[in-house]
Amino acid sequence: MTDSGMTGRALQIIKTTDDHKFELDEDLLTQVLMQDEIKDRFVVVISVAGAFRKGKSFLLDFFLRYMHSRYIKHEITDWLGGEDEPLEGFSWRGGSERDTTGILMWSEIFLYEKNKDKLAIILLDTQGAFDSQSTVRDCATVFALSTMLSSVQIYNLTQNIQEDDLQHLQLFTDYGRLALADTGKKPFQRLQFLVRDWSYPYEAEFGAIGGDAVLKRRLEISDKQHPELQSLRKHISSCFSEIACFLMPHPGLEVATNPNFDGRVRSITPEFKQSLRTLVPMILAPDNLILKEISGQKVRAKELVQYFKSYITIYDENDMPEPKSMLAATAEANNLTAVAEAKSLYQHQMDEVCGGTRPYLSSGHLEAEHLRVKDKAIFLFVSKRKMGGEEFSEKYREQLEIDIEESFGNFKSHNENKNIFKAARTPAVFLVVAIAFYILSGIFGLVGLYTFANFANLIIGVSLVTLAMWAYVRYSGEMSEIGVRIDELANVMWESFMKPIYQGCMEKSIQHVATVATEQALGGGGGRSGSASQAMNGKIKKS
Ligand SMILES: Nc1nc2c(ncn2[C@@H]2O[C@H](COP(=O)(O)OP(=O)(O)OP(=O)(O)O)[C@@H](O)[C@H]2O)c(=O)[nH]1
Ligand SMILES: [Mg+2]
Repeated sequence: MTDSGMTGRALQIIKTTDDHKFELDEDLLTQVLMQDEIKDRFVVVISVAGAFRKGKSFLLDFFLRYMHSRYIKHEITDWLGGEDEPLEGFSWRGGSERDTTGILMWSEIFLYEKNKDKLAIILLDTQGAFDSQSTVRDCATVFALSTMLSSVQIYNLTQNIQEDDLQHLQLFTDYGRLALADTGKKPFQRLQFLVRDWSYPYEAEFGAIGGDAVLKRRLEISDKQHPELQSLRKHISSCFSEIACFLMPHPGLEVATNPNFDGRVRSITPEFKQSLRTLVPMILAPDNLILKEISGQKVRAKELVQYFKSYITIYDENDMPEPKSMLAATAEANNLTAVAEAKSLYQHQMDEVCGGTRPYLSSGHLEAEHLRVKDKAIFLFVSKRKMGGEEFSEKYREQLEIDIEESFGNFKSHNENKNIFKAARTPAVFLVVAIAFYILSGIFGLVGLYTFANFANLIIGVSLVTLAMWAYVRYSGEMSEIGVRIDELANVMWESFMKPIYQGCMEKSIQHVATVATEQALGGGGGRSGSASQAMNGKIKKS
């Protein structure tokens, strides 16, 4: 039995919590990577990622068999294992429900010395993407984390490399790239596409050569392609320093459909076994090991602990954008365009009503225009075709209303500024002061109170100088700070002296007009008290 010496186990170093967060088990990770004979070694990290239920963990268990034979027993003639030996290691199983969650690390770290570099080889198994319990963000995070932390990321696919596989790869790697500082270099190392159950060996043979032919066709960029397809391809190529592809045959119906299949090699088709014999050493043989590098620097095991910690905190922070499903992203884009169009309609039509070149409007009139144009804008938003449905666009509609009200606020204050009487308040206040004191000065002069008269003259002078200063500021646009102070002073004088006096006078005169009007209405006869009592009783008494 090849794996009788298998002593390791899968360690869940990254856990998912119920509220879709990721937690790093730092103690576990430190226990493994900080061991004396490991911590100073450079690491090689092999990870397998992709959609759920596609045989990732199953494949990794063959990786483990090879690792044991090659790096522990140093005997690789029969690494694939006995015919009837059950496949063990990372947990794998049949069925349609997801199995692996979070990110798992094999507890045994395999050691090797290559060109005087002491190496530690680490295997990672990851949670499958697109199961029904994970959000897009969960899938993107697992994929991004494992890509950032590995030197070889195996992207496990079935049957073919489809455009949506590439789109997801783009989304996930971009989510990874976001978390990294931009060094101008390609952020990730080797990407190994692995196509399982490839059924067209007559088009492209199984293995690396056929794989690279298919990959080349899929990643080809031509001028005839739509820019969207071109940019996707450029993005993928710009993220990985090396990209390869391997086509695997189907492992046989026993593997795919028998619920009691325990992984024994006997039940696996010869082609699949043959492909394993090529694939596994292609990735794990000493000559093919790729050291993990971050920004061009080889990474030691003890540093990897630190990288795990800092990457997971980045994804925990709230300033990371939320990767969205295609529908949600499209619907959001649709709604945002509709909001922008509606806002610009409002802005444009209000500009016509009360823009910079238009005269002052009464506030009632302005309000009416605002309501009319706002209705139009909201109608435009509602009638635009948008993906995502009513409920989804409701919050954008609310935001639109808030934005419109805000820009109405601007229009209103702009309009107020155009009110000539408001603008004329400052000169009016100082003129009134000057005139009032001119009269006072005359009166004081007449009665011989010359000290008071001179004082009044002084105030006239100050008022006129202030007025001239204000006019200069307004005209030249310079020393606006002084202009603001003068306006403030005028406002204070208006609010605390003139307005109360003015309002007092207005009230008096209104009262006067009112009493005169009542008296006239009652015919004026019989004296004031008499007519009042008559009015109160509601009938006319005979006197
Ligand atoms: N068709 C097919 N089935 C396979 C292949 N390899 C493994 N399987 C079967 O696929 C099923 C799932 O295997 P796992 O290794 O648990 O799959 P997984 O991708 O790790 O699944 P999750 O952990 O849920 O993401 C098992 O029944 C395997 O026997 C393959 O190459 N082709
Ligand atoms: Mg699994």
